[in-house]
Amino acid sequence: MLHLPTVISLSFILNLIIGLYFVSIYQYKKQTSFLYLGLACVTFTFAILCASLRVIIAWPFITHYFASLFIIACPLFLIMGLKALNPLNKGTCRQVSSLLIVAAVFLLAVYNTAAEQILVSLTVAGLFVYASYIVLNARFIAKLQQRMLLLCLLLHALVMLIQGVLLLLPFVTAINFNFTSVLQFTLSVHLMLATSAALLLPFLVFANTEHTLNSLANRDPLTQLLNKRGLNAIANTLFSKNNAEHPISIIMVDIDFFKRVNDEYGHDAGDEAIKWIAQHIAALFSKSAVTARVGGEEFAILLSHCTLNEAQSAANTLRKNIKNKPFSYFDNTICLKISAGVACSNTHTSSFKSLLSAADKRLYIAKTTGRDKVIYESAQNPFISKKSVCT
Ligand SMILES: Nc1nc2c(ncn2[C@@H]2O[C@H](COP(=O)(O)OP(=O)(O)OP(=O)(O)O)[C@@H](O)[C@H]2O)c(=O)[nH]1
Repeated sequence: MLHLPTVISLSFILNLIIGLYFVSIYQYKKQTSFLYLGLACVTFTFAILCASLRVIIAWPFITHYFASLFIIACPLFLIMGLKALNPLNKGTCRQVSSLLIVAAVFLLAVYNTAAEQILVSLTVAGLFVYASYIVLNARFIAKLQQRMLLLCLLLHALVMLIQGVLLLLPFVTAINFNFTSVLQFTLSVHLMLATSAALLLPFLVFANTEHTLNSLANRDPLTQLLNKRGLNAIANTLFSKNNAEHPISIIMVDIDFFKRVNDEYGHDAGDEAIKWIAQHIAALFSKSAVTARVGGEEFAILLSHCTLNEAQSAANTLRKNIKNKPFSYFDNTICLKISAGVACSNTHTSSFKSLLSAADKRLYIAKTTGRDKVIYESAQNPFISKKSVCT
């Protein structure tokens, strides 16, 4: 049998530490999810404290009424904290405070009666089912911890439901059985599950925060394509895993005479034109291609398992798509054109850096020999052979 005082003490200490930890992070991050998750843990310690005082004082208003209120407040704050992790969720604060007020009134009505504990157990069971639903639908990046938290919450709901049913049984049936030891066991399990959930929360929250920061650092905010940093990270991993048998190609794209777009139609029109080109790139290349905006009006498309011929053909399709479909900006029709340089990995270009440099050189040739073309072969002479120019 579990030693209840030990379980109570451990639960109290761990929830208090985690709760204060979250609240202290809120102090400098000002992110409400941290405050609510902290409050969830701290209210649980208040519940433990109030309920434990039953052995030394006979003030049911504190040891029962407040203990019950804190037990209900804990999953409510947890729900608020989980919801606040998604910035699109709004309005939970008012809903939760209304629910707390309703709970406070109801608890007062059943204050110090057997119905109080039954009501608390069933309400908490329902709240944990709802919290599980939020965790299930949240896009946590730490999948293992997400599943563990889900398991904790569902088990918790089940334990509270069993506790509520056991407390209800003597009133609705003729069963005359002493459930004290079973109830003590459910209490221990309740405390351990609440503590396990509290221990999992920091892992989940920080894995998500780190993932968000990483994607912010690796994405271009205007086009949502990768930026140079993001491209380098993925490309270097791709090259380190790739064996020489599989060709990797890169297409470097630059918008022709883009300065004129800015000068004639304004910087906002320029921004929209960059987004429009990025949409063409995203639409033409499958999800397996790595697409990035690597400079002001320069893009890179990295294609694994793609030969030089396949890459130049794709680059040429992109060039024609952009050229043949003018870009509309309010009442203006702007004809955009691109130049591209294509390179493919081989025995001479086995690193991403050298591949990039080869494609860059070809892009330069495209720019200096008339623009609106795709160059995919290097030439000693900048006035390259016709064969390698696709117009
Ligand atoms: N609107 C907008 N303009 C940008 C952005 N980044 C770079 N530019 C502009 O892109 C233009 C690039 O000009 P250039 O490098 O001279 O090249 P270009 O006019 O496209 O000529 P070629 O590349 O030689 O065909 C500059 O005017 C930059 O101000 C951006 O994010 N938004």
